This record gives sequence, structure tokens and C-alpha cells, in this order.
Amino acid sequence: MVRKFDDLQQLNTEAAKLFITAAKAAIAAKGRFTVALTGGTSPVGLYRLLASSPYRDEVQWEQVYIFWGDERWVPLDDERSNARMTFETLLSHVPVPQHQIFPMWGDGASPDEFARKYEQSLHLHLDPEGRFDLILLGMGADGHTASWFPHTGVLHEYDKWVAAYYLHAQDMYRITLTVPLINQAKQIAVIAYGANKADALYEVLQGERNAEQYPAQLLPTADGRITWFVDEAAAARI
Ligand SMILES: O=C(O)[C@H](O)[C@@H](O)[C@H](O)[C@H](O)COP(=O)(O)O
Repeated sequence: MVRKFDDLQQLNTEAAKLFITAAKAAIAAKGRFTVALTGGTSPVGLYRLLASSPYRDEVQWEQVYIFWGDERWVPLDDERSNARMTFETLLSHVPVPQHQIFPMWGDGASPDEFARKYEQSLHLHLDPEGRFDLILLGMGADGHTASWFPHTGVLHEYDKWVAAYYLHAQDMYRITLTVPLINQAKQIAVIAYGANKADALYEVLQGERNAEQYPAQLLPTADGRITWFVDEAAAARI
């Protein structure tokens, strides 16, 4: 489902409501809410909203398990760290127990070793089928989502849940949840706004099938399980 908004405040408010509804339903059903957060700039407004009244008080944060969809392989205090941004905007302001927060960074481990350990943590904390309650994603102007970048091998990784690889274009390692894991989530919410996303949004949602070029095409298309939160500018061509 594509939900189009005139302004960002409204977009973030509706995304916050989806987060809260998903959290309440999961906690009522099984006592915990497992969510993978996204980095980039797109979720900043949503995170700030979730960290503030009245939204903050709607979530039982003690029952929330926080993971990330992807990460730049940099220390947690690096300004490029997705985890750092999330702590600053959301996690430092809500009472999620520290041991229920799983940043994608481990001192001393290689990216590959770390990806294996991260996958083990997921096996311990997700339900037995390995389905996240909610995964938040962004989308780049090139049509990537998570760290599924165009023409990278990770697009074909169906054996692992978590993969690490060197992204030449950015001269850094990336850690990412893989296609099969993200696609089996109970709910996915993608936030994409701004005119620079318009071409990619068109290609991903309505263009010819070419997932090598526009990896977000690999996301599920079934209505109900995935919601695209977009603004008028991003939706200019759809
Ligand atoms: O680490 C990252 O870069 C992200 O997790 C990435 O997938 C992001 O969501 C998109 O690049 C959109 O980024 P913006 O929100 O900054 O446009």
C-alpha cells in the first residue's frame, strides 16, 4: 500500500501510529515487539516524534527489542553510524533495556564474524519462524534499500539472514539483513520523501522488473504487509 502525504509532519505522525499499533499488537500477543530500524536521514522525524509525548507513552518500551536493517561498519561514535543517529534521536529518550538493543557493530570482530553473531542473536530473540514484527526501511535515490545496493552480490544472498560485504563505491563495509529475512517480516514500512526519490520510486513501484538496478523491487508487493510512506514530491511520477 502506498500512503501519500502533503507534509512531513503528517507522514511521520502516521508512521508513528503504525509503529505504536504494531508494538501494542505484538506485546499483547507474545510479550515482546521485535523491530528493525533504518538509518539514513528519512527516519529522523519519526524517531523524534516517537521519543516525545504523547507518542512515547503509548509504547511499552521495556518489551521492545531493537535491531537494525543495515549499518555502515563504523564505530558507534562515528558520525556515519546509523546506530548513533538512532540513539541520539530515539533510544536515549525511551526506556528500552540496554540488553535489548542490538547495534550492528562489534569491536574486534571482522564484519563477517560479526554478521554471523548477529544472525545468532536474531535466532535467539525473533520468533521461531524468524519473522520481525516490524521492519522500517528507507530508500536511496538509486533505488537501494537497507544495504541492498545496485549490482551487489548481497541481492542474491538467500542462505544467510545477515550479510557483510565491502561496498567499493563508499569504501566501507556494510552489514545488512538479507532479502529472505526482510521479506518474511510481518510488517514493513518504507519512508521515502523528497523530489530526489521520485524517479526511483517510480522505477521500484511501476517500472519494468530490474531488481539489479533498483533493488527495492525485491521487497514484497503484497498489500497489507508493506506500507510506503511517501510525500507528494517523491510520488510525482506514480
Ligand atoms: O545506511 C544507510 O544508508 C541506510 O540504511 C540506507 O538504506 C538508507 O535508508 C537510504 O540510503 C536512504 O537514505 P536517506 O534516508 O538518507 O535518503
